[in-house]
Amino acid sequence: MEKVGNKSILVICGPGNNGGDGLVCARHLKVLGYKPVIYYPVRTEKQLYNSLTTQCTNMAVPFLQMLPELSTVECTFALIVDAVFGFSSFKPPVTEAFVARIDLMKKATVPVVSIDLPSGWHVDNGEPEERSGLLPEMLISLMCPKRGALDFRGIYHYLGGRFVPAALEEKFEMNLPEYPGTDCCVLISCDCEDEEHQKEH
Ligand SMILES: NC(=O)C1=CN([C@@H]2O[C@H](COP(=O)(O)OP(=O)(O)OC[C@H]3O[C@@H](n4cnc5c(N)ncnc54)[C@H](OP(=O)(O)O)[C@@H]3O)[C@@H](O)[C@H]2O)[C@@H](O)CC1
Repeated sequence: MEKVGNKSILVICGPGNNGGDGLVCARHLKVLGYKPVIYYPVRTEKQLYNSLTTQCTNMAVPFLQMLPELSTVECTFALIVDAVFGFSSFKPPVTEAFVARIDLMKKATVPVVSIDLPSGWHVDNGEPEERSGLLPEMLISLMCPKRGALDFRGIYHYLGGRFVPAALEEKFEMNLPEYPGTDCCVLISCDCEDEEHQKEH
């Protein structure tokens, strides 16, 4: 995150709960002093999403009306948060209306952080066939890593959501890692040779 500097962070939200997580992420980024900008074109008329949207608006987080061009993304944003699709009710392949968003994230040289699962991946089978999927630099799995996340080939893999009851963890043999101290996330793998860099993250 130290590389973000004064640049903005593009948060691309999908129509379901993964998109809702993106709105929460944008709000937290703003609280932490970053400059999130949200693209959330397909909205679900449910109270929860309306409230999340209102919270962002009240905190002066801007919403884009159009998906920015690749060239704009490259010079304006330091990071993209992929909150288009996660796991539960997403069924690949991605329909036409969402292809441009995922293509933009695939083409951008700006690093991508995916929430829960890279958008377009299958919860169990992972990246689409022929390794043609979105390849984020960072993946933040929620609750527990999904089987599909085994295809993750980025650098940082975090687990977030320190809220799983012990009985549930035991029942499903989740074998979750220890969270350090009072942290709500834990780094579960880092394909980074620089030890100092690993410690910083
Ligand atoms: N459950 C939990 O315990 C927790 C869940 N959490 C979060 O929720 C996420 C899962 O949310 P989710 O179930 O809403 O699914 P998500 O990926 O947002 O997509 C649904 C939307 O996609 C649409 N859609 C479907 N297929 C499509 C296609 N091929 N092409 C295009 N569209 C398609 C579908 O449309 P529909 O089928 O309803 O018409 C619907 O609008 C999970 O990953 C995590 O981030 C966490 O907060 C922690 C606890």
